[in-house]
Amino acid sequence: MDTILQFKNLYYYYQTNNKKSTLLENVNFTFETGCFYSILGPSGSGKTTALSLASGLDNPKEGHVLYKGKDIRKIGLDKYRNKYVSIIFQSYNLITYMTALQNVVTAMEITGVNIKDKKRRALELLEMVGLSEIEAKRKVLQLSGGQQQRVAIARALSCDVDLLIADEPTGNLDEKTSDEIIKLFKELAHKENKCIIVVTHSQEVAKQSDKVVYLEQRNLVCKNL
Ligand SMILES: Nc1ncnc2c1ncn2[C@@H]1O[C@H](COP(=O)(O)OP(=O)(O)OP(=O)(O)O)[C@@H](O)[C@H]1O
Repeated sequence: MDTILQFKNLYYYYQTNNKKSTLLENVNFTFETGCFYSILGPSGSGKTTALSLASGLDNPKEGHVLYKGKDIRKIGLDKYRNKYVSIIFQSYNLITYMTALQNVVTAMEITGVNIKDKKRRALELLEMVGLSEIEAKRKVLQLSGGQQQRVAIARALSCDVDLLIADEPTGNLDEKTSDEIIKLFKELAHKENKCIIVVTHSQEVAKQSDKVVYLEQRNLVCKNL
């Protein structure tokens, strides 16, 4: 296992009506490849905020986020998001008037993936997450919630990055579909050596992960369930 992402002396706070609220306080945490992490913690404790910092969507107030030892601000947040990290949102953020296939191909075009036959690769990825070619050619809105989440995962994988970050990826899914998605995350970590970081409220998801991380007292702490 190699270190892929590090939080170094990380602080995040915000100010409302002259009152300072601190969500993350001097957090030091290392994420490794080949490992599937779940992050748990009370509502409002700052889990999504921590993911936003890890994925370069926001900046820490103090401290650093390092990707393979390099501060992501030095890499450039746009470049980091484009080339090194994939984010899966609970609300999928798919382009609904396009087919599943078009969504994945479009993502590959935007991120400049160096593959000639993008359509073929997209179909392979969609098949890998359990969508047939017929389903892949359906408009996103004609797919179920679970199928849309699979499209979002295939799209995240199409960029072929080592770091996958997901915010409540199974929040809208039934138990069976959720299990299948989690199984897929485990395979990606263990067989393809990716680092998967998932924020969840689900104990079931946490049980399946390699490392359970709690956000408590403004810090990240590894714990057994
Ligand atoms: N820049 C900011 N300005 C104002 N409020 C903020 C800011 N950043 C975070 N917050 C607030 O801090 C709290 C923590 O947010 P966050 O979404 O990270 O928590 P969470 O642990 O993911 O919660 P949940 O489990 O409910 O999704 C929220 O109430 C949010 O509105």
